[in-house]
Amino acid sequence: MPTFTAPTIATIENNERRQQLQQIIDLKTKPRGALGRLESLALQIGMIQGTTRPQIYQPQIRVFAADHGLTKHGTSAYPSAVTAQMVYNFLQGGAAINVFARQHDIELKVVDAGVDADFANSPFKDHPQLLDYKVRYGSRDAMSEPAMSEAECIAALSSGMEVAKGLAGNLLIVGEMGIGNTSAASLLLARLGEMSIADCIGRGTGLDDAGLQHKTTVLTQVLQRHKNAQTPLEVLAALGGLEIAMMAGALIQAASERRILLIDGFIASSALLAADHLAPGVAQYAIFAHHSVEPGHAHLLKLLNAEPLLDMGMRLGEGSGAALAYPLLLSACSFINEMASFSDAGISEQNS
Ligand SMILES: O=C(O)c1ccc[n+]([C@@H]2O[C@H](COP(=O)([O-])O)[C@@H](O)[C@H]2O)c1
Ligand SMILES: Cc1cc2nc[nH]c2cc1C
Repeated sequence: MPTFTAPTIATIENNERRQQLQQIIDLKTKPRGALGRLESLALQIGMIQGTTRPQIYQPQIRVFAADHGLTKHGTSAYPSAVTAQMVYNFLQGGAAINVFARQHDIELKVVDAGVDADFANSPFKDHPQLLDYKVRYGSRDAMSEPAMSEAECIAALSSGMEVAKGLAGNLLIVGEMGIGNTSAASLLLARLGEMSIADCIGRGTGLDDAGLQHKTTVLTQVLQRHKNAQTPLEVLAALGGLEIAMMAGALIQAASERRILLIDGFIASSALLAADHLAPGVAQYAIFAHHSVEPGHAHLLKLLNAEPLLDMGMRLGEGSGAALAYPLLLSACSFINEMASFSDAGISEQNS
């Protein structure tokens, strides 16, 4: 039986440091709490990094791409071929994530986790931004068998860990591209979160009402087909996807190295959920960038007790929402390191 042994994840909790950070924040020259969400953000970054002087440097984005066997049942508004086409777009610098990564100077690489296309025989085969970790040409059809065998799932998790191992910088964004992957994310949420599939499902790239109804029927059958998948590894293998498993591995590795995990939308959050089940404690390192329009995301955020930074009405994936939220993390570090305290500035503190 193949097994996956996750590394131990250190706790970020330390009462003394939490109090020190809170006091530094409270003594800055502003009414107490007046920087709102930026204050709890600075505190969390300080706790993750184990310091009262948090800093972010050399942020990295890895976009994991793969196809999904289940799409043959009509679960997406777009054809699977778009996954490979978008990989070419990433490599030519034309996708939303390329634009935002350039804007914020975030290094971007694309990981072939299992796209149904042969990049090795394409003009992009030696592209410096393309990392080849293809496990297979798309996941299996989860209607009739597990989306991945356990060995394939472990291979994807291990490759994800390798991608994130010893990365430059101290912040990781995992993005994804995979036609059909909202289905995998919904299935993972339904099983790991013990929720009704109807609450986990949405239109993804833009299904109409009939499409949404059909997707609900298909996913209900898939859950029934894999009712015996219960351990985190069994669930991820049966219901997940190659890019989601690889993202989970990358998140586990980055958390074990105490990096900030800046989490994008619904699919990235489902990878985090799987990662936290496989390696308890990973979620402590997560900062949730935005609230995706995909309806399951609200439930997933609640399950993870997460308060995302932005609500932009987005549902793109690629890591795009995380790239947009990134400068807020820089501002959180800047204020805690650079703002004057009341005593520095000779300003009177609050009376009581
Ligand atoms: O991240 C999100 O919140 C999100 C929500 C809806 C769709 N997506 C993107 O759309 C694709 C999946 O949608 P679908 O309809 O093909 O399952 C995939 O490439 C994702 O990056 C992403
Ligand atoms: C065009 C397109 C771009 C995407 N980027 C992430 N998911 C996507 C899905 C589609 C369809």
